[in-house]
Amino acid sequence: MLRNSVLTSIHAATKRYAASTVRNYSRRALTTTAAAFPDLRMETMVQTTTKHGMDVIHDPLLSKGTAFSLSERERLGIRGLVPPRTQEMDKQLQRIIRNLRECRTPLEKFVFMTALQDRNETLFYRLLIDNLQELSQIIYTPTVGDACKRFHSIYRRARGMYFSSLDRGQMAAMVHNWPHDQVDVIVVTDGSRVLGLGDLGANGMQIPIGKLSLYVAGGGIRPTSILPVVLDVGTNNEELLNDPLYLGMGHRRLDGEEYYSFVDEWVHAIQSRYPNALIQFEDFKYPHAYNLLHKYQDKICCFNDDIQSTSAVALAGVLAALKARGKPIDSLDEERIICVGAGSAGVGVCEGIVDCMVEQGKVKSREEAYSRIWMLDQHGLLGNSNIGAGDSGSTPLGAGDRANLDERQLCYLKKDLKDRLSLEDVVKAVKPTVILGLSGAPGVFTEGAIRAMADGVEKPVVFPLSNPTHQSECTAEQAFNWTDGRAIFASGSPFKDVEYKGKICKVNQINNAMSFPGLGLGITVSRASRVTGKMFMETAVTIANMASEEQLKSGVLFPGVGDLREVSKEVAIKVCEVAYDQGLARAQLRQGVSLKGVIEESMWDPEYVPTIRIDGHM
Ligand SMILES: NC(=O)c1ccc[n+]([C@@H]2O[C@H](COP(=O)([O-])OP(=O)(O)OC[C@H]3O[C@@H](n4cnc5c(N)ncnc54)[C@H](O)[C@@H]3O)[C@@H](O)[C@H]2O)c1
Ligand SMILES: O=C(O)C[C@H](O)C(=O)O
Ligand SMILES: [Mg+2]
Repeated sequence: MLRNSVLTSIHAATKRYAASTVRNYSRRALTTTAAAFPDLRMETMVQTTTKHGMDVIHDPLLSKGTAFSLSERERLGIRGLVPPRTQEMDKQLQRIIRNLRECRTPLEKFVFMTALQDRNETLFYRLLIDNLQELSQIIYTPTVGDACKRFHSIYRRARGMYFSSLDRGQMAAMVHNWPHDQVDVIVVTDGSRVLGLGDLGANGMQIPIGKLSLYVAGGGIRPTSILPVVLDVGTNNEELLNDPLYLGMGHRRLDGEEYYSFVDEWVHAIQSRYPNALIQFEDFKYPHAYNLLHKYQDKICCFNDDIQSTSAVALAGVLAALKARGKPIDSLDEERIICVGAGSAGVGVCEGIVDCMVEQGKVKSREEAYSRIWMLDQHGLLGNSNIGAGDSGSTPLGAGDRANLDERQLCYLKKDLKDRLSLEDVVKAVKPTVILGLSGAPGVFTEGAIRAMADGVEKPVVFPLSNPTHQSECTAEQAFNWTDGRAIFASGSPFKDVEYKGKICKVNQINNAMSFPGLGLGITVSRASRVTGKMFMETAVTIANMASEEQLKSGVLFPGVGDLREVSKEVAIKVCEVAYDQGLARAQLRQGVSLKGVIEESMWDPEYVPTIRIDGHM
């Protein structure tokens, strides 16, 4: 049976069908459609629907607002239901941009963009793609953080799916409520650690929505093929629990066996309907994030964005910084790296760096690679509790706290330095060349620490990667002021370039958004059955090699979010290559067809195409 709305090209769809790279269209329906409308040429893109009248206008995947042609209005039964003048997309964009400019705050812009997405997705994505640098900051980080905090106040219209503690035993049936048969990418969160904002419960829904909007805008995934999900297992956020307008479950979080069996029911339910979809775990608190990844990564096509994509982009940043310093990319083992934050992202990023050092072959063992990285958590350095316990300047070890460290963190423990040493003391002791912030703790890169670092290295690599902007470990201005303008700087959220003593100091953005849309595209095109570490390693190297010599010299490490479509294309090609090399790809490539060509052809581009009404019984 044909789905309610299908966006395809009569000609291209049959071609793609043969290559079995993409979608599952009904040949019979397409043939019938072509025969019924002889005025449409075989290569014309068409959009088909069984809907009629107001139902067409109110479906954001079908609606063109004022852009329906007269003949479409006739055949879709909407004549008289929209203003008489047909206005094409360029005029619509003019109107939208004018109205957007009138929004006073980023949150108002967010609400405006959401309303547009809810009315007309084609127009929403055209606007977003044409203004990615500016508008990604609204629908994604950092404004999305504010939108999450206020989700229950600004809520207008349903998007995505919620599975709550009320739904245990029902999830396998519920997954059939989603209106689309083809889903390529699912982003799921339990809202337990939203950016650096902590537990926001079901308010976290804006995160999967924002991430998936970038999958479409940056990775060319179709808007019909994405599914944002919240697993509402409760919240421990007292403010939300006490707020009568909060929309999630009003109990504290499930934990332990109850939590894992809840997630397991969801994974089985979603797999029963969408066995080929890529699942991205997002913003799960440590150690759930790691436990879920390890439980499912060898069984289904999934990954954890905060652990693995972050690792790819942070590694890309460090490798590009080596090049910017005139060093070879395979000299990573010569760096001394401090990582502030020992959670999902910190551990994930450091594991990626260790993997890379091992792969480059300059260290004899993983242990040697661990010795190049000093890790701090909220108590300070992961060090030796037997050195100077109880000395002034460091809090005596409470065995309880450190007893919580697990094997992923313990491998970074330094035997020769006192446990819980402050950042500044660690900097003075180890003279780092790179400092990474993945703590969610604003301002922890103190002036003393960064100045001490800058005393020991000509070009200190300073990457405060926590989001959103106000959770950043330091600002761009601070980093450049405290390093006499010498820092190689990247942050998780966008900052403006800084003028320091007449020189423009470049700000880079290291955000996992540079990785996941391309990964999703590569996985979708190759129909890979698993996501592997090699895919992230290759992503890192690909991104690290994108900047020109000239750009590196000026402090630019790689392209920005504005170039996300280009970056995603390159990442997708690499991911596909790895999928085929590792025998994980299930889509058969036709002989003589280039991966680049297949990927480019697969990327959805928002444009209006003629809409045809078809008989629902076809
Ligand atoms: N730029 C990116 O692409 C990106 C990707 C993922 C996560 N992040 C950011 O990283 C941060 C952490 O994410 P996570 O998933 O690892 O969270 P998490 O809760 O798993 O871990 C946070 C870690 O930070 C430590 N910490 C807290 N306060 C600290 C302090 N004052 N000093 C030192 N360490 C401190 C905690 O002990 C913990 O180890 C978030 O702010 C998130 O936005 C950024
Ligand atoms: O969402 C982002 O901007 C990046 C990352 O996934 C985060 O959790 O901070
Ligand atoms: Mg995240």
